[in-house]
Amino acid sequence: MIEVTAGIIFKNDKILIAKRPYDKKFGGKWELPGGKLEVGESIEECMKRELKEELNISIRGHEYYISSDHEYDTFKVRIHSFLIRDYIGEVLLIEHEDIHWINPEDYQNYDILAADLPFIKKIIRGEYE
Ligand SMILES: Nc1nc2c([nH]c(=O)n2[C@H]2C[C@H](O)[C@@H](COP(=O)(O)OP(=O)(O)OP(=O)(O)O)O2)c(=O)[nH]1
Repeated sequence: MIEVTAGIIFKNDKILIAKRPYDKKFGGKWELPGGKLEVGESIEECMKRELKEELNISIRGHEYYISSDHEYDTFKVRIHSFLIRDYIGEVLLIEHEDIHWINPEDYQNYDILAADLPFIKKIIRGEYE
């Protein structure tokens, strides 16, 4: 099981999704920005580190949301998600191919990683503060 953190970053009613680098696993698919937990790191530290590394933003207002497990063909992931409403800095494309701010209801227009669908569906159901 690999442990991963992901940020659900809100701008008004839209959320940010990012297109994975073509040369990495699941290249070209869309995800919530984040990445793998490192040894000795809390999930909160991991989320903040990854979002700084990938998007150059410093997270200020965030809360833990839910964790969800998913089994891909060759490995399992546990993704810990955070709701993010406030950050410092402009979002930059550092590692991803592209980013989009989407209305969560429009998720089916994107090839989103299967493990992320529970988060997006829960947001659509309005199950968040
Ligand atoms: N970052 C991120 N990874 C996700 C999400 N959903 C999901 O299944 N994953 C999977 C894809 C990857 O196998 C793993 C995260 O690894 P990563 O690609 O961010 O980290 P990494 O740079 O170390 O990647 P690599 O070693 O696998 O190439 O979790 C998500 O929303 N965000």
